[in-house]
Amino acid sequence: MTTTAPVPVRSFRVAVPCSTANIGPGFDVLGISLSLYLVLDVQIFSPTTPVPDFAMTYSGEGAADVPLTPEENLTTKTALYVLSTHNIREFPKPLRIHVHNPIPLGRGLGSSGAAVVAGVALGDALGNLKLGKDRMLDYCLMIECHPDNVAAALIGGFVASYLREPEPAVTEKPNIPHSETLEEGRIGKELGAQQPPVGIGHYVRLGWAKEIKAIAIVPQFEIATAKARAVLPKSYERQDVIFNLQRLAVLTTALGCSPPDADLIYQAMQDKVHQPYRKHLIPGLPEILTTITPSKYPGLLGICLSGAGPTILALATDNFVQIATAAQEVYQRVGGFDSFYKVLDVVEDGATCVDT
Ligand SMILES: Nc1ncnc2c1ncn2[C@@H]1O[C@H](COP(=O)(O)OP(=O)(O)OP(=O)(O)O)[C@@H](O)[C@H]1O
Ligand SMILES: N[C@@H](CCO)C(=O)O
Repeated sequence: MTTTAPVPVRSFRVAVPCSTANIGPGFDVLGISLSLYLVLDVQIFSPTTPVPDFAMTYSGEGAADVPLTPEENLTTKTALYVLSTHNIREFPKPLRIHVHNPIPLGRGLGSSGAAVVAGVALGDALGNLKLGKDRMLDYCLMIECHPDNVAAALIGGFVASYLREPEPAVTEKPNIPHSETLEEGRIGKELGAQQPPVGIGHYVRLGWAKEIKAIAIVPQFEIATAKARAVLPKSYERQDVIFNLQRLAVLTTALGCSPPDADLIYQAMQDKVHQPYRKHLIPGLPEILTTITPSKYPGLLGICLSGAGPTILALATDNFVQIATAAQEVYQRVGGFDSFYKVLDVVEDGATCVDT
């Protein structure tokens, strides 16, 4: 006897790229979307279809650990939050979601940012809200309070972003992110059903030279972003701030110039705001950052910690395998860590939601 699969009344796919943040000096400012996608396949059935009201399946990175109940899973609880701010208290029923996630968790490739962006896109699609990307960014920022990963994942490309300083009346409300970002976003009961203020996050897309690829060298250990933020100081020396600002300004244009200038970019990707404080969390980081240089590896443009780490991001036009292997060798020798690497493209398209 053959059984036919139930036919959904509506089906769509949400795809969100992974992202790398900071790019050296641009702590909490710069993000780049890369060619590795979190994908949600969503099916809504007619209420009379004999299938469970809610079913969620998951494959890929984190499959053993990621919760699959709507109120616990980062993506679905984000979607429920978005819907609740529009007086929609539950998902349409029956609903089936399959998640495929190739983005390693807790490694500095924006897995949580992608999950949050996917949740906002899911809520937007399920509620037919038509929020638009600028408003979706506000929702993302209520949950992941630093804008670099979510702005890149949502908008796509090489993105600079900032959080607007809110009016005092808004600052007094709990959970509204501003430039001194909250340590953690809040979803569910704490955020309640309050809509985000309009225009929390602002961004601009920067030029990107097409020949530059991103090599992500991913060691087999995780660092929670919250832990990597907790080691940062509350205030900085003026000379360190100036050091970063000078490089950040140059870097935003240098990465868009073709052919790229390796000397300029390598120096412009130096940082004194976050990497020095994170090095004791990541054995091998100082050696990787100082010994893998454009003079030894022609084609290398710059090298830094990807996001909060421990992934290393190398930007390069050539010699991808040699650069990746050199970083892997240091991770193995100094920290005893296995690692893998991916050569990724910078992708122009951010999050998408298409009917299937
Ligand atoms: N697809 C997903 N579905 C559900 N939860 C996820 C998903 N991806 C990430 N998470 C949650 O986010 C956590 C990782 O977030 P964290 O901010 O620590 O690292 P990251 O986003 O990978 O790194 P970074 O912010 O430095 O780029 C995971 O432990 C998990 O709880
Ligand atoms: N800018 C953030 C990115 C985390 O992905 C940090 O470095 O903490």
